[in-house]
Amino acid sequence: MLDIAAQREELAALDRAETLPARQQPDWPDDGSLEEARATLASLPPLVFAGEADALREKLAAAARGEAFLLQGGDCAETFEGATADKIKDRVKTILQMAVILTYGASLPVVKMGRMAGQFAKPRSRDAETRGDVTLPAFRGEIVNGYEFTAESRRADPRRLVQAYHTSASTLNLIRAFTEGGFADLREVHRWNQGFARNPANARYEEMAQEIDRAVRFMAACGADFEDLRRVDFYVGHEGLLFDYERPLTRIDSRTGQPYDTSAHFLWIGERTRGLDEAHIAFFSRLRNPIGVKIGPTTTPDDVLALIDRLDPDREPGRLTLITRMGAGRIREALPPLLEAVKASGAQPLWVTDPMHGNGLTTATGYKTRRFDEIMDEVRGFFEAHAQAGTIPGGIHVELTGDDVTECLGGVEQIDEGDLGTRYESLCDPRLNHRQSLELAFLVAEELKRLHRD
Ligand SMILES: O=C[C@H](O)[C@H](O)COP(=O)(O)O
Ligand SMILES: C=C(OP(=O)(O)O)C(=O)O
Ligand SMILES: [Mn+2]
Repeated sequence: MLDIAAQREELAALDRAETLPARQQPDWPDDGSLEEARATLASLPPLVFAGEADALREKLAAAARGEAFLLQGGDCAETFEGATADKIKDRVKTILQMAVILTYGASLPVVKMGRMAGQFAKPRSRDAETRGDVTLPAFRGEIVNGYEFTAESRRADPRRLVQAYHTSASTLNLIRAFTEGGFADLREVHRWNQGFARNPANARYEEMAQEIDRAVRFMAACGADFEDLRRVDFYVGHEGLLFDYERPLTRIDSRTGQPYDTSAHFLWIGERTRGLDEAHIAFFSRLRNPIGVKIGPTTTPDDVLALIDRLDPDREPGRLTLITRMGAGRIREALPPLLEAVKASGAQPLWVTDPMHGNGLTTATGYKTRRFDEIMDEVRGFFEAHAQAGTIPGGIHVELTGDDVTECLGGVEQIDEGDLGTRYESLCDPRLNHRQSLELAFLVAEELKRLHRD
């Protein structure tokens, strides 16, 4: 337990970290509204309990040892309007369905985590957006400004920080109700998957669905307690980007005297904000939550070793997750040297693949999209690189929704460029739709099956 003076010093260190150069922060108005929003956030209850973050750290440690597998999924950018019962339910349902498929493939527990209940802030490639002859500030996520292309909507409004908190609170409340109240019943989730696999278009996945069915019947015959399998642990995480949201929600844990960011169980630092001498690394390195960092294709072995030293100096199991997002065309060359260097250093972070962010493309008609086959190719490259290095492929991080959107190309529905306009709803990056997400899960399960057979 840290004593009171040490606790004060921890909080002061976080305040100092915030003052270091920080990328991707909004241009808030200078009228006192930011201070007001921060004070409001600081007075509101935490969204998660520090003990839950500790439990997650232990599960991530198991995944890093190859004894579990992490599934992280959800919107690129959550929206306030999208926090409806149906949309939250369908996203949770999609993640639960994927988790059952992956659990079977890996024969391991799957740690379930939504990019949900806080995934509102977006780093952007450009600070401004031009349409015709009008240039306005870029959309930075609904926690900062509005998507509508008007000067009024694009102005950063600190009151949105508080709205993001309340939207996260109601989202998390429903997630907890669903996952603890019986919605996650294994037999029910399995029935949803059977419905998917019975569709003739999905025949490729029928065999594995039948194998899972036999496994569930086998469990039943052995007297498995399905009542016990009606609830699951479900965690939430988001990119830790805005200090004006994360700092007021960082609290001293009454059990240990240590600081936890109570906006989520897990926070990750984005590819654009992981500068070693900058604010994000300094801030998040001081938190007790399990932390992630995105690693892009230009990352050198020295960069990764330095990130490990900063974010996990004590080499604590489960503390650090490295989320690689290399691009399908780069991963087979870019990842192995990093795996070798980290292995040689003796560190054992959790390695997770994000096969989305290195595979973006923009169509001639202006849609940001990704090809399903390239996404899957990056996943395969991730498994291959780990097999080659003798390290552990510990999880997958995807942008998805439970809705039937048309944002990513391909999959069994064979969404093509002409279809993108049918239902393109993302305010930032393209997400796998419900069917593409399940398809991905079946294909990743095949990789996991191969890995655990060999
Ligand atoms: O989600 C990730 C980033 O915010 C996103 O890929 C950036 O997109 P942009 O290049 O359109 O700014
Ligand atoms: C911004 C994101 O990713 P990255 O930092 O990898 O670009 C994201 O996960 O939405
Ligand atoms: Mn994204």
